[in-house]
Parts: sequence; structure tokens; C-alpha cells
Amino acid sequence: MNNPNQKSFPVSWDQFHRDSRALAWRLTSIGPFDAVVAIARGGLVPATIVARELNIRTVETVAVKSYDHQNQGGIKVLKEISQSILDMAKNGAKVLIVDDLVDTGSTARLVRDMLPGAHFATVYAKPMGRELVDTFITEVSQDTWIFFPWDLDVAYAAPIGGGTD
Ligand SMILES: O=P(O)(O)OC[C@H]1O[C@H](OP(=O)(O)OP(=O)(O)O)[C@H](O)[C@@H]1O
Ligand SMILES: Nc1nc2[nH]cnc2c(=O)[nH]1
Ligand SMILES: [Mg+2]
Repeated sequence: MNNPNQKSFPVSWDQFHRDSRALAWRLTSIGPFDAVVAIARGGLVPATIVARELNIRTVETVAVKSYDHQNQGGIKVLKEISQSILDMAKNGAKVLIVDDLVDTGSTARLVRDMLPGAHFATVYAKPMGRELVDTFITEVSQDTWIFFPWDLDVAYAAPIGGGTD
């Protein structure tokens, strides 16, 4: 379950939108891209924002599950990349892979092997996986858990100095 020694980095919708837009800005000098492959589920939201900003209309998914809550389990591919996108990439099309974050790098390594020539982008990166990402926006320490807006709700927060209010 939750590791009490872990720091937490909660991200609001507004901040996530801004960071995903910043990623799109950074990618403008690398594209244009012919297609986006979102790593579902976490990559779906940033992939939508990046595809909108960069006018990319061909959007594909690959579904990978590596974590149960905050615990890393066996990595599973639940949906493969379609043959038409693999063929496009083989014929020289420029493909962009998008995920919300890279942590240990096992998801990134797996998907990179499916599309060896593609550009891999994430919004956040932790040190263990950073080398596997071509473009990212914010680095967070390895002992930080990132909480995405779709996993959060507005709730009471105790005062920083302790006690209650
Ligand atoms: O670098 P790694 O250690 O592989 O961790 C990063 C992956 O973990 C999370 O996905 P998760 O497996 O939790 O599935 P989800 O996207 O459906 O939330 C996250 O969205 C990345 O895809
Ligand atoms: N939400 C979330 N999922 C992850 N998967 C691997 N690392 C993380 C993280 O820091 N936050
Ligand atoms: Mg994921």
C-alpha cells in the first residue's frame, strides 16, 4: 500500500493541462508527427492535449498495466498497437509515443521495443527512467509518488504545523 517514506506530488487539472501544453511546445521543433500512440491509460490525457496542439489526427493506443495502486506488479500488455500504425512506422512515418510519466522505465522499454524509431515523450520523469525518454517537462525524485488529477478528490488537509483546524 502507501509507502510512508514517499513524498507526494499532487497535480491539479490546471497544472496537468499546462505541463502537457509545455510538452507540446517542446515537441514543435521535433515534429511534425504523422501519428500519436498513447500509452493507456495514463497517457491518454496528455496524448489528447498534445495531439490537439500539434494538429495530429491519427491517434492510437497501446494499453499497458504495470501497477496495482502504488505497487509494481508483472507488466502486462492488454492491447497491442494496430498493424496499420506499425506499418506506417516501418514505411518511415514519424510516430510520437506519449505517456504521463516514466518511473522505473519498464513501461517505456516495452513500448519502445514495439516502435523502435518513434519519439518517446512524457510529462514527468523520475531518474531511473529518464534515459528512456526523448522529451519530458518536469523531473521528480525517485522517492516521490505523483498523484494525477483523475485519481484525486478535494479533501481536508491538516495544518502543516500539526494539530487540527
Ligand atoms: O516506468 P514505470 O515504472 O513502468 O511506470 C510508469 C507507468 O506506470 C503508470 O501506469 P500504470 O501501469 O499504473 O497503468 P495506468 O496508466 O492504467 O494507470 C504510468 O501511467 C506509466 O505508464
Ligand atoms: N500515479 C502514478 N503512477 C505511477 N506509476 C509509476 N509511478 C507512478 C507515480 O508516481 N504516480
Ligand atoms: Mg500507464
